[in-house]
Amino acid sequence: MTLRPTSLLKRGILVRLVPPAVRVLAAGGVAAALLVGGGTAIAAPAASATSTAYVASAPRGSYAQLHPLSALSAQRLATADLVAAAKYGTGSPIDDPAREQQVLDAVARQAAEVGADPAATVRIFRDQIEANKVVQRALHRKWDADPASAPTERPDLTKVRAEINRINGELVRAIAAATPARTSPYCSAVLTATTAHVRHEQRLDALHTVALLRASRSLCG
Ligand SMILES: O=C(O)C(=O)C[C@]1(C(=O)O)C=C[C@@H](O)C=C1
Repeated sequence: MTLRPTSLLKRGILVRLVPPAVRVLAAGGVAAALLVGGGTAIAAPAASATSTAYVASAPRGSYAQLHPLSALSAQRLATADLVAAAKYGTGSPIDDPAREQQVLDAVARQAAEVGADPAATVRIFRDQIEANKVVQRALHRKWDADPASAPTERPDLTKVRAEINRINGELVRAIAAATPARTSPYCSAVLTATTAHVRHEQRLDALHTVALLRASRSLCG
């Protein structure tokens, strides 16, 4: 069965969103669903509905605080395609623990500078990295299975990492600015809406939508 947003609305599953007064309806034990191409429904991050939950109004500004977190997570995931292409066929492993440690040390330092919680920031970035690897692994599998679909040019990994560093810095600042929304009990519901919106804005395919959900795991809390 193909689920469409309208049918989700009719079933009362999701989503009525009227910024700045965000209103989210979640019912029937399902907090939300995101649709990917082909109509597959994917459960949204940290869907926390008990059996029936009605969140009448999240604090003002929640959506505006959380949307950049979803948007920057998706931007960071777009770099995974480039990293995957940079490494493909070179023997360089997808997992690079030394680089991961550099990223985590840098964001912990930046978090302290801008007033974000360094431990929470590191948790968020561990998920960002795992999500990046989800995309890289899937692309390498695809290119192995269908060599004609493999990239013909190899991006410069140093340049791609410079772009990742830039996005990391922006994301740390966005995390600091989103502390009230991130720690609000409405966070999961609002994040579901921002994730769906970003999926639409950035026209994410199924792989990047799944990865965005993986990247979003620790954004609330
Ligand atoms: O920089 C790389 O080599 C990447 O693959 C990117 C990235 C990241 O998301 O920052 C992901 C996996 C690696 O283990 C290290 C870092």
